[in-house]
Amino acid sequence: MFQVKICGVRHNCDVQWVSQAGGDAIGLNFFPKSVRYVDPKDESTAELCQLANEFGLLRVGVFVNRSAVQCQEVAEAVGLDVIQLHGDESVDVAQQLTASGCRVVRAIKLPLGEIGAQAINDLVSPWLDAGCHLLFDADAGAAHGGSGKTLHWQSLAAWQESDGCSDWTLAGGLKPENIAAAIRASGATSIDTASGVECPRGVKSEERVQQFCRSALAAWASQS
Ligand SMILES: O=C(O)c1ccccc1N[C@@H]1O[C@H](COP(=O)(O)O)[C@@H](O)[C@H]1O
Repeated sequence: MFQVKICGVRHNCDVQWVSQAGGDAIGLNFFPKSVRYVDPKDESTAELCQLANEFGLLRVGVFVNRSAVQCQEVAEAVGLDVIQLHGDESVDVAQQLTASGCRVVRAIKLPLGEIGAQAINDLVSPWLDAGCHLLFDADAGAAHGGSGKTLHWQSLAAWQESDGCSDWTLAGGLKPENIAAAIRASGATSIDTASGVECPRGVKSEERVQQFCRSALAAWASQS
């Protein structure tokens, strides 16, 4: 799907920084309660997508508790490649989207702390059956995402080992200071961050985006 996604971009310079740093995807947040919200009706949102497309970046729209039709309307209006379901959506919503040809990322919100492979399997299997790509995030309660909380990375490595599913994304509290350790401990080959590359909260930092991508790419290179 993607290797490095920087989520919650709001300005043209954010998109430029992701591209320059070696990221390959951006996330646009359509959850109105998020500090990273962008209005799908603003011309500037479609412009962000246009610019990302020119840079060859995958454009992912983050939605919370919207219907399949609402997600598709926004995707068409602003120009998205992928729909990320990050709320309490039913599997039906994902099925409707994948059946109509949309690429869907499903956020699986795991409790903090160690979690067994079977428990992860139970959570993910309906979404895999619906044709979704999995993204693991820490449960952020009513905020739904962007909490900066980290997962028990070794649990994901153990699940991957037992289940054999290798095409998934790690999220939750990833930042320049911990991304190399997170990659090593989890075995993730795809990562996503929002708050970890900001300073102050809600404002992307060029330096932190660069440090994050550099550390991640170096961690993968040292594994191969
Ligand atoms: O970023 C948000 O504000 C947000 C709000 C609601 C749903 C999802 C959101 N973002 C997603 O959450 C993950 C983890 O965020 P963080 O790195 O811990 O800050 C992020 O990668 C987005 O995909």
